[in-house]
Amino acid sequence: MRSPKDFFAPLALGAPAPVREIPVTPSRMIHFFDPSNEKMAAKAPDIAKKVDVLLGNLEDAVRADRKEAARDGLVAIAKANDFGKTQLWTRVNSLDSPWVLDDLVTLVTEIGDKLDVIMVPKVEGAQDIHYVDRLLAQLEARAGLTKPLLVHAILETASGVANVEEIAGASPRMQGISLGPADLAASRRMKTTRVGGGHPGYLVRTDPTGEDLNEGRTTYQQDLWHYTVARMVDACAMHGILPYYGPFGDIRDVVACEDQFRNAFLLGCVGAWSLHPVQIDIAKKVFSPAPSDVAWARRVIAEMGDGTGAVMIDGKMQDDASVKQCRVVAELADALAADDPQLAAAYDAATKEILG
Ligand SMILES: CC(=O)SCCNC(=O)CCNC(=O)[C@H](O)C(C)(C)COP(=O)(O)OP(=O)(O)OC[C@H]1O[C@@H](n2cnc3c(N)ncnc32)[C@H](O)[C@@H]1OP(=O)(O)O
Ligand SMILES: O=CC(=O)O
Ligand SMILES: [Mg+2]
Repeated sequence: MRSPKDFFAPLALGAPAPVREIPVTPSRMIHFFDPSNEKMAAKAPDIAKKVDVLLGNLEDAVRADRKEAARDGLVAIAKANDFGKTQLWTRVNSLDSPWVLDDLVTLVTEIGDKLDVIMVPKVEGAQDIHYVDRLLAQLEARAGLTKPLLVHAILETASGVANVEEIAGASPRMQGISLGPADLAASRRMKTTRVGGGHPGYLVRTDPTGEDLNEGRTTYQQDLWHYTVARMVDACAMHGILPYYGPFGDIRDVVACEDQFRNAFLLGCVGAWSLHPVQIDIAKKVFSPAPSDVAWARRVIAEMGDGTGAVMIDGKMQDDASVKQCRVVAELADALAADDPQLAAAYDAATKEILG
C-alpha cells in the first residue's frame, strides 16, 4: 500500500504526474469491437462518430489465434485515425495470460498518446492494479508520454467483488469499474448460462391464497446484479471514479437490454458496454437523463433559491437533499448537451414548458 504522501508521485522516473481528478467526459456507451475482424475494424472510424468511447478489445471474444492480429489491428487503426472527442480505450488480455505483457508494451509505446483508458479484466484485488500501475509508468517514461494513461477494472471475479473498495482506490489512475456479469457468474459458480441480464428462475412469489399452492400466486423476477452494481457504485463514488454496467449479451432483446441499462443508470452508473451497433442508441437514450427529468430538476433548483430550507412543489417536499439529487441530473444534462445540440434543444424545450 502506497503511503498517502506518495499517492500522487509518478511511479517511474520520467513518467507523467498522475491526475488528481478523473475527467468526467461523456462515456454513456463503451463500444467494443474486435480489431482483428476486418469488417468490424473497417466500421470503427464511422462508429467512432456515434459513440462516446470506442474500445479495441483484445481479450475474450477474440480468438486465441487472432490475439496478435487484434493488437496490430488496433495499433494500425489508432495511427490512421483522429477520433476527435471520442475516447479510445482498449481492453487488454488478463494479467495471467501469455499476451498481456506484449499488449501493454506494444500499445503504450506505439499508440500511448492516442489511448485514454486501459481496461484490465478479471481484477482480483489492489495488487493487480499496483502491477499495472508501475508497468504503465515505466512504459510511459519509455514512450515519452506527457499525459498519464488511466485504468479501468472489470469487476468479474468473486475476489474482485470482495475487494472492490480497495481496487477503486488502488491508484490515481483508476478511472472506473465495469460490472462483468458473465465472468463473475462463472467465478461465483452461479448457475446462469448468459452474458448479463436477468433470469426467469430468480424470482419471488406472493403468499398462497388458499389450499392450492399453485393458484393465484404472482411471481416477480428479481435483478441478479442489484447487489453487485450497488456495491460497485458505492466503491466508485467513495473514490471519485466512475461505475458502468458491462455487457448485455442478448443482442436481439433490445427491450430487456434497455431495462438492464436503466436499472444501472438509476443506481448511479454513467454508462454501459455496447457489443453490437444496435446497442449504441439504447445506451445513449438511457444514460442521457430524460428531458422531463431535466426540466423537473431545473425547476427544483430554481425554486430552492440558495439551496437551503424546504419548499413544496406540486405537493412534494423539496429540501437540501433533493436539490442535490436535482443538481446531479441537471449537471449531467448540461455536460451532455454541451456537445449535442439536439439534446440541448430537447432539454430547453421541456424546461420552457414547465418554467415558462
Ligand atoms: C463477456 C464479454 O467479454 S463481452 C465483450 C466481448 N464481446 C464482444 O466484444 C462482442 C463484440 N460483438 C461481436 O463480436 C458481434 O457483434 C457479434 C458476434 C455479437 C454479432 O456479430 P454478427 O453476427 O456479425 O452481427 P450482425 O450480423 O448483426 O452484424 C451486422 C453488421 O454489424 C457489424 N458489427 C457487429 N458487431 C459490431 C461491433 N461491435 N462493432 C462494429 N461493427 C459490428 C458486423 O460486422 C456486420 O457488418 P456487415 O453488415 O458489414 O456484415
Ligand atoms: O467481460 C465481461 C464479462 O461479463 O465477463
Ligand atoms: Mg469477462
